[in-house]
Amino acid sequence: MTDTLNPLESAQEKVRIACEKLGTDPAVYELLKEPKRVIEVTIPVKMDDGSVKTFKGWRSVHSDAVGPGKGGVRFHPDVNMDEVKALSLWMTFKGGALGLPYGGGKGGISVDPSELSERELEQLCRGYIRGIHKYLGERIDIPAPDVGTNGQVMSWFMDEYAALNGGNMDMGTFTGKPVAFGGSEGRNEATGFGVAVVTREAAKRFGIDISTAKIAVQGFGNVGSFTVKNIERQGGKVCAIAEWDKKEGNYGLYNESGIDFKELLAYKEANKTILGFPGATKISAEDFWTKEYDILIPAALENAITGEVAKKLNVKLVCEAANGPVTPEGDAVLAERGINLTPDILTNSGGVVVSYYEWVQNQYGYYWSVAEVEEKQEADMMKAVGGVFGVADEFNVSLREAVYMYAIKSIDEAMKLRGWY
Ligand SMILES: NC(=O)C1=CN([C@@H]2O[C@H](COP(=O)(O)OP(=O)(O)OC[C@H]3O[C@@H](n4cnc5c(N)ncnc54)[C@H](O)[C@@H]3O)[C@@H](O)[C@H]2O)C=CC1
Ligand SMILES: O=C(O)CCC(=O)C(=O)O
Repeated sequence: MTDTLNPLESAQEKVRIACEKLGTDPAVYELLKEPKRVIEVTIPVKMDDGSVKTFKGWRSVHSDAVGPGKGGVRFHPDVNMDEVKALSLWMTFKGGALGLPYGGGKGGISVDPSELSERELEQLCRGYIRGIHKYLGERIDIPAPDVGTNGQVMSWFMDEYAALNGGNMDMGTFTGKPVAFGGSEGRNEATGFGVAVVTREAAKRFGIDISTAKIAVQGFGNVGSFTVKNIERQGGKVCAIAEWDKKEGNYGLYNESGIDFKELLAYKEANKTILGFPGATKISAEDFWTKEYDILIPAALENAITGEVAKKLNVKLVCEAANGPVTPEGDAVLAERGINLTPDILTNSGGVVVSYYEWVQNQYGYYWSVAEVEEKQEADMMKAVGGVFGVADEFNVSLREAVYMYAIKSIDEAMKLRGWY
């Protein structure tokens, strides 16, 4: 069995199946199978050694049927146009599932940010915005962080955007900014917070007791680390974490009685890696995938769980915190083996939910406390979880199929109202 590793093909297939199950007008799939626009830019950067290097970047708006494009920007050496298109398609459906007033967008630059100096990285960020700024705006397309980007990157984006637009400080043009520069309390942790909410609800649905469950997380970046923190906050424990290191490759950490989040974070901050953490035993990547857990949470990149990996998993539930971590073949094997799954566009929607709150707060100029943000986020996500579980029960479909079916209704309605078909 060969895995479908092109994320665009895999994303399109999910939309096609949802349209088929719902019996939508053929125009709906036709309008949603490809992004509305994709911009490609070549960004020149004067490097610290005096040479000039160019980098390829993209920004895709998949749909603006419901509202402006919305979604993160990824800095990673493997970023390519098809990946950016797929990620923007997933954003359309994530926004739809959560009832947000947005379409889907995503951007990326093919670069390893760890190989650039801070000055080079800033120049790259400013060059990217110079290339795409005419297509950005609070009501046009709103970037945010994703893999390899953070609040500092959003701050450079915002500063360059303002400089190019006569000092325009429409702060809602970018979300995921630091709190000191128009960000929202709770945004940095929001995706992991939401993953923990969905994991808890799925555990209830599938009869797993979260307080005694053995949980494993792949990736200890923004999403993975705050997932571990929030699972601990709700009384659960993570006993295995997988990471990747340039020299070491893939590896895992394991501690049967639970890996302490605070200690691990402090170790990472001091050492810039979790490799060598004394509170757990180092295990191989193979051992990470084959050990017995109740819940497995992939929170790194696409295509982590292929058909082959899915065959050797020893778990009851997979909660997709990353975008597209399970290939269609992986999905089929999980289903055959009776392993339940919560889909990415529901599980990791907490980031864009709190990005929405940031955008709202920016326009009001009135800011909420972290407790208010978490309360609203939990309520909004619980509504989506209830809606998706309801569709799954009503149509007797998987949660993956259910989330696309649930999301597509409002997008379809908006496209029809706008006279697109
Ligand atoms: N940052 C956000 O708000 C959101 C992110 N996501 C998705 O979550 C995933 C992770 O994103 P972030 O945490 O923001 O990125 P990040 O760059 O902060 O962290 C990614 C982590 O995964 C690790 N990693 C990479 N390859 C790995 C492998 N093969 N095995 C184990 N670890 C590996 C990296 O070393 C890094 O620590 C991505 O799929 C992203 O699109 C989804 C929703 C929102
Ligand atoms: O916060 C956002 O706007 C989007 C985050 C993101 O890129 C994602 O959910 O995949």
